[in-house]
Amino acid sequence: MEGEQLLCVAARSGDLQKVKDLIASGADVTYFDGDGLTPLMHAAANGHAEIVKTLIEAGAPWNAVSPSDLSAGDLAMENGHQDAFDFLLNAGIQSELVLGTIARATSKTSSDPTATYLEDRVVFSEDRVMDSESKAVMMAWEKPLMESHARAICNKKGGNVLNIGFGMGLVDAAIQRYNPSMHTIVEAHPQVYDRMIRSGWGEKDNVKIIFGRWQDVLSELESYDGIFFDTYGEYYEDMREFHQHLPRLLKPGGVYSFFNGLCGSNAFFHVVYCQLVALELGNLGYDTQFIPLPVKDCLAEEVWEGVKRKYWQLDTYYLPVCQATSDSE
Ligand SMILES: C[S@@+](CC[C@H](N)C(=O)[O-])C[C@H]1O[C@@H](n2cnc3c(N)ncnc32)[C@H](O)[C@@H]1O
Repeated sequence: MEGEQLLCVAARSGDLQKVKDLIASGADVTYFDGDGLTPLMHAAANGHAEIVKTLIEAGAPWNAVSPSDLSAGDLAMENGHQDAFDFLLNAGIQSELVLGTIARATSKTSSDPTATYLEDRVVFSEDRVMDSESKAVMMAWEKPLMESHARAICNKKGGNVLNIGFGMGLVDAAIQRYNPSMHTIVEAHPQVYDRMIRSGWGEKDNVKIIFGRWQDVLSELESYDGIFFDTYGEYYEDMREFHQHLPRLLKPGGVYSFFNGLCGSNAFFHVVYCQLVALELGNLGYDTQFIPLPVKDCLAEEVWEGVKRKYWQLDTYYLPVCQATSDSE
């Protein structure tokens, strides 16, 4: 047997000393065995937390996935191995924090990732808005989620509310039901904007529409009692950048929420990103609570017919509710 195969066997059986010896003699910790599993996945699936730690420290990738798209963290989670799970979660968060910092320091973040999408045609139908590559910009199955987001940011009373990204207008229709004193909507896609105007959104007394990318219209924004953020074609880094403006945009006592589609096709990566965003919002002075909402029933297989990428595959949606830490003191 090769060193790497022996490493998988030792990781599976929990032989820490053997794992250390094999690593010392040069066994490759990034190896995938015949079943498409890494030594780290074997250790995690069997709850050998010390071996998980040793392999991670030796450079095993925390985010490698098996042929059924499961990472070591998913396997630890599925099998109820809390220590291994905690270690992998921490490794994932640290790694993404470091990678983000390096990317920002070397300006490797995309400066205008929405450019292509915003210049492309979108197609509207009753239950979706699609981009030119048949990827869904917005889908009607999210309606109950959008209603919950509206409830969270309107906090029973309307107030002065900001929504970034109109899409199908689901969250905006729900916000309107709270009768906000003012409801500002920022939308950057010319066709989506055109559709908003044609469907009468520009004529509502309490609605102010700002056409443009949120990045370009920041100076037109005030401070709000409730803010919702849900764009398309942008990255985590863009939302992170938006968060840097929250201290100016969110009034004391205000509530911020965002569409939490972060890594929506893998349960463990989703947990990593929920924790990461909560940590980064925490550094800005915001507490984040995640409200679990079951979504399995909204997501029959037919929902995705004709959609290129299933952007959500988990059974539970975690709706973020963020408030200034000082509000709860
Ligand atoms: C997922 S949809 C929003 C769906 C909306 N929450 C709803 O309830 O229907 C995202 C929207 O954000 C818009 N968008 C994308 N990038 C933007 C940006 N930088 N600034 C403002 N709007 C943007 C898209 O054109 C699209 O209409």
